[in-house]
Amino acid sequence: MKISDLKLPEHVSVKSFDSRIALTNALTESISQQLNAAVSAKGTASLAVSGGSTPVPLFQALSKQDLPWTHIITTLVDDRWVAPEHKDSNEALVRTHLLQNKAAQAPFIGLWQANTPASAAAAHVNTKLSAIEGPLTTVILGMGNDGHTASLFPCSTQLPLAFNSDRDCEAVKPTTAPHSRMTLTPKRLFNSEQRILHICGEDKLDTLAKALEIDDPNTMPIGLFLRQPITIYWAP
Ligand SMILES: O=C(O)[C@H](O)[C@@H](O)[C@H](O)[C@H](O)COP(=O)(O)O
Repeated sequence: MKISDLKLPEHVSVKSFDSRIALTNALTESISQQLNAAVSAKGTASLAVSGGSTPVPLFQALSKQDLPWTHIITTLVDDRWVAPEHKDSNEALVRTHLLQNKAAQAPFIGLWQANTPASAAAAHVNTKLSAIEGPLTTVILGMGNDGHTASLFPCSTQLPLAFNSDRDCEAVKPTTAPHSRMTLTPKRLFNSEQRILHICGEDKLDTLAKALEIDDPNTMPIGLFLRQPITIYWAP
């Protein structure tokens, strides 16, 4: 499958690259411009990032950008319910690769809280997230090959709750992936200026093709995000 074979709606833009390095450079440039413009216009910007393996080179490149980081609130689109010392923690990933170098000064809102199950912590994490007023400047989504994005997993019984939630985040428990999670809700993710789907590898094209064909977000949650404007950044 080639990316040009995907039958994408007009509101979905595609930026396809020959290499992951070229993708990282272009995406770093685009996000930097967006964040700079938001800080110039409003005095503040926000960046919500995914975990997983794909964004690590992007985080490293972004961290070296000369941006007004003290005015750029960073957060996660989801985290696994483990302490930041745990190898599976997305907060740890962000602290290790993004909140370094010039970005070390960026304020960060984590989604994890100690000594509480995720379900009991959701209200408190919602309150923390309310520090980000108005639309998120930039949201970077990833995608798993079961069609999940953020921690909106098709297998989780909390998916309808998260889909219909008026809150910024909800606790979910996937059955096909480890750990309870805290995920931003579609309501919060759609309240954003720039949404990016950052994916690499041929297998992710097959997943996208399936999501477009099925067109049922309950089966392939990424499908929900293909119904609104989004830019796909892809490299082999
Ligand atoms: O916490 C997470 O796991 C993510 O935020 C998740 O939604 C991720 O983006 C996809 O699973 C893709 O992961 P890869 O980049 O590792 O393929």
